[in-house]
Amino acid sequence: MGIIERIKEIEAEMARTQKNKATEYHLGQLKAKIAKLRTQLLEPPKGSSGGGDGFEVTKYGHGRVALIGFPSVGKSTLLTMLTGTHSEAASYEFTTLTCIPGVIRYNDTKIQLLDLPGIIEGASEGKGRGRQVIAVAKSSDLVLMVLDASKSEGHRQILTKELEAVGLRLNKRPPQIYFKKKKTGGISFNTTAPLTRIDEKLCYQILHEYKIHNAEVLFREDATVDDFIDVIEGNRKYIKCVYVYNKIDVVGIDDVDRLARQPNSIVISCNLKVKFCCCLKQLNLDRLLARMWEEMGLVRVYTKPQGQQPDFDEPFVLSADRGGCTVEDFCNHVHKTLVKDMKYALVWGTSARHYPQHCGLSHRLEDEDVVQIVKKKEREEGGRGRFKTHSNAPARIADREKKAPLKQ
Ligand SMILES: Nc1nc2c(ncn2[C@@H]2O[C@H](COP(=O)(O)OP(=O)(O)OP(=O)(O)O)[C@@H](O)[C@H]2O)c(=O)[nH]1
Ligand SMILES: [K+]
Ligand SMILES: [Mg+2]
Repeated sequence: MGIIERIKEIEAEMARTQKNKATEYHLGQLKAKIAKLRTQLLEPPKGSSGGGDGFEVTKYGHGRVALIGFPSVGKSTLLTMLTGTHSEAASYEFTTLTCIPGVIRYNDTKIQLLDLPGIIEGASEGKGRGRQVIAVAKSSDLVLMVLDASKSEGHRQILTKELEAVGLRLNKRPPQIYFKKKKTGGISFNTTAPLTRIDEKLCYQILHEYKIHNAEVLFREDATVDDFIDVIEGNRKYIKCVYVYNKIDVVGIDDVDRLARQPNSIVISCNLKVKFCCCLKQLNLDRLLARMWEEMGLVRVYTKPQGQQPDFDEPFVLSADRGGCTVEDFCNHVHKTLVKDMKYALVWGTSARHYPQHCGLSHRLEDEDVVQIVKKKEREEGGRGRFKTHSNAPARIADREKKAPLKQ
């Protein structure tokens, strides 16, 4: 029997089993069995190098966003509109057969947007090109799940399940469980929060299923069986996802209103144009861009050479998910020896309590901060007090100050 058939069999057994206190342990064990099989399914077939037939596209820019969805929901139309890169769009399903990259330039940053073939139910088990498509989603910083507003609302659930089946966790944070395998010493089990959804015995059973007999386990929150399995498997990827309901031009206003209120959702139309200032724009694409940028959590940092105005032309772009946002991360971005040479950093912007703030390597920078690195041999900038943003610095810095007043 193949792996997929075995998963199906266990799923059927779980569906047959009534959920109650007596079956809790058995169900937990079955969940662990499925998780193990799914991990096996993800391993490259023996004898292959592990890649080759995927949609490998070189990473570019400050972040990567993947368009995931059923066929013909408008992914390619959206890519063409947002990036200007043409991706064939047509009314028949599976128009797109490979990965098409485009670039969005937004707020002085470059974001790689990837158009992908449509996926269907069963994608995680290899239907269509589902596995390759999901692998690309896994490599991205944000997933835009494109949905057809006129189609079944169940699509959102089906696709989320497909992505979860291969270890993607959308809009979740990693469970607060410390887990470390040991060579000897048995299982040490501790909690710092009351557990209502899993107990010590069930944890032991799951560890037994994984043939783990020595480990340290510490629950820091009221986690579930699935959370515990995720932590043992250790290969989960936690990614943000925005659900994009396209084609709202073909549904009624009540439906639009309902969809727009779903969590993490935005409604758009690539066909319908609305008047925006003096020109016509596709409905809500500007909001989609703003939302996408916000979700990516990019942090633009402008450098200021000593005694000169900051360089507002090209920011260094940091991200909490990719490498971090501290002064140290910033230094590593600029030059590999800078951390060693730095005496302290002068910081202007929303992360600074006063202007300029003297900061060390661990200071967390925020979007649009201005930073001057003072090296060990250099003298400090003359004159303290506020950094003069009214002279020839861009108006948006002043604007930003108005919106986010300085922390006292
Ligand atoms: N009414 C309406 N039609 C749209 C909208 N956006 C795209 N379409 C149409 O939907 C059809 C499918 O668009 P595509 O961009 O090819 O969809 P896709 O998701 O890339 O499809 P596959 O590559 O086959 O998975 C085309 O006929 C588009 O013109 C929209 O906002 N409203
Ligand atoms: K299509
Ligand atoms: Mg397409």
